[in-house]
Amino acid sequence: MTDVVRLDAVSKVYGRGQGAVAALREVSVAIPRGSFTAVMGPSGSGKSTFLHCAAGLDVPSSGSVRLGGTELTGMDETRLTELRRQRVGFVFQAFNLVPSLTVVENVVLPLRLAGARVDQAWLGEVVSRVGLDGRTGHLPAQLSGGQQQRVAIARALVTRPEVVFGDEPTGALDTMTARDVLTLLREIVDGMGQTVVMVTHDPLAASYADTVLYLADGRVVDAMTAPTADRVAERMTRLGAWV
Ligand SMILES: Nc1ncnc2c1ncn2[C@@H]1O[C@H](COP(=O)(O)OP(=O)(O)OP(=O)(O)O)[C@@H](O)[C@H]1O
Repeated sequence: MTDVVRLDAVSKVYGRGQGAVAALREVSVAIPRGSFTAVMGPSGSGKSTFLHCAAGLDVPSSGSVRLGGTELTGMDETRLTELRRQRVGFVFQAFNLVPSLTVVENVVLPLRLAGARVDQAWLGEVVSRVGLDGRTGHLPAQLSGGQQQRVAIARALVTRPEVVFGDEPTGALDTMTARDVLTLLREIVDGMGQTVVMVTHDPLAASYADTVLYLADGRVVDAMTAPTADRVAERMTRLGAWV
């Protein structure tokens, strides 16, 4: 399997001098194409910083980030924005849908922003895959939280990105709805060959991934394959995440 995302010796320091905080310290990670990765760790361990650096939303202080073979280091903000629009999908805890736009208008928004043509067949497949057939004319406020997150996932998929990043994508959902959304994320990996990288605090959410990366104090301290919720929770306890 080829790597879609590669971080080599990535460090990120916020601030300067006495107040400087090392959020990432020499992190090296390779994410294989078509895999589902969960990123866990105690609060403040660097999970969001990792996601932001990997997705080109933030610039590392040192080290290299590659997305599908493209080196992000040294790119200016215009090129990074273009790269994010075309090659990266995002799913956030708060869904981030535009309230005045219908489901289908929200889904195609990244294409409109990029001035790209809408491939109607692909749009139909994406909407159907996420289970929103029959809802395309609704406004976000007319949908449940789980349905709104499905719209966000469809929006993330519509550009055929190389990787979809999730920042606590099930954090705002009840347990049953979260399971449905996690099953959907699993399906887009297994059925569409998509690559998904998700930050989560929830061991059950992490158990849907192929690999769980553990961050502590800005470093990757462990990786677990074939995770179960119990093993993930046990590992997190040993990291001191819940004490
Ligand atoms: N913009 C910033 N300016 C200064 N320090 C920051 C900034 N962003 C993050 N940090 C610091 O970097 C460290 C890592 O933060 P980060 O948000 O990546 O952790 P996290 O694991 O995602 O935490 P949480 O689980 O609480 O969301 C923390 O000590 C945080 O206070």
